[in-house]
Amino acid sequence: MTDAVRTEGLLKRYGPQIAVAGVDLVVPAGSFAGLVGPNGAGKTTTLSMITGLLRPDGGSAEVDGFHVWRDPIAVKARIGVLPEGLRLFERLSGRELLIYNGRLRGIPKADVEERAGELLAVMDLTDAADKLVVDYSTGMRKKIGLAAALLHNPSVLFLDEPFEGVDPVSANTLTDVLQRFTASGSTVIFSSHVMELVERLCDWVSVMSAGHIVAQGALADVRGGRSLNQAFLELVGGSRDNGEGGLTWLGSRPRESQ
Ligand SMILES: Nc1ncnc2c1ncn2[C@@H]1O[C@H](COP(=O)(O)OP(=O)(O)OP(=O)(O)O)[C@@H](O)[C@H]1O
Repeated sequence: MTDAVRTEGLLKRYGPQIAVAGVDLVVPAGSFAGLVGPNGAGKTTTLSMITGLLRPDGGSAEVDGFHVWRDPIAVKARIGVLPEGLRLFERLSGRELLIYNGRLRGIPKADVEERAGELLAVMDLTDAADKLVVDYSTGMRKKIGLAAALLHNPSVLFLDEPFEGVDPVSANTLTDVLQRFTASGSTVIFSSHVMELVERLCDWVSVMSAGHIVAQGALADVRGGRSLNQAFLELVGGSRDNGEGGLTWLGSRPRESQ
């Protein structure tokens, strides 16, 4: 079976800094995959290059066997994206936003309306469907963003920190929808810092550190008998100097004068 995502030597520089240093990311089709790594590891930059939002300085990326930069239309037809800091059309209502997105994707109006209604119901947004997006909360924005990314039934869904700022009830809703999506053979790739969540949801994990993939494979192989959190800390060097020698001033108070 074709991999859902395959990159070879993917590279991005920002001036003298190498943000992504030749990444070979592989995600088998049908996976619920987690992309994890410390702040600044290069996760967002990698996802942006794979989804055609940022041009790489080197290497290649394929989605469902289609080259992202040579065949962008085939790739864009197959992917759904919930990017970091998603910008939405704020002056549309949630329902209008979904219908507009669906029409842009070329889905017939009656089908878009039906799908939009179902997605709003599943995301628990029916009561807010006619409210302007500008008035949505952080969690509601994530949910309407995910609904927009699912509307055209993509085969691969990319989510950058989908659970950040989302309350546990909404996180549960998002999780249910994503599990239904992968159960039907589609692929989800999401970046996260929350190891417990990745461990609970994912069957495939790629670990990035300082622009490199430092481990990748089935969850059980990457964990290697440890918790994912422990494996992560060992892989990215979390036990290195934690600055215990500094910060002597922190928490110290001058003695009260006698
Ligand atoms: N537009 C930019 N200009 C300059 N440097 C950038 C730019 N975008 C990202 N970087 C740098 O590239 C590196 C990788 O950033 P990236 O956002 O991909 O990391 P990340 O793994 O997604 O981090 P986080 O978990 O904090 O979101 C960082 O050092 C960051 O400072």
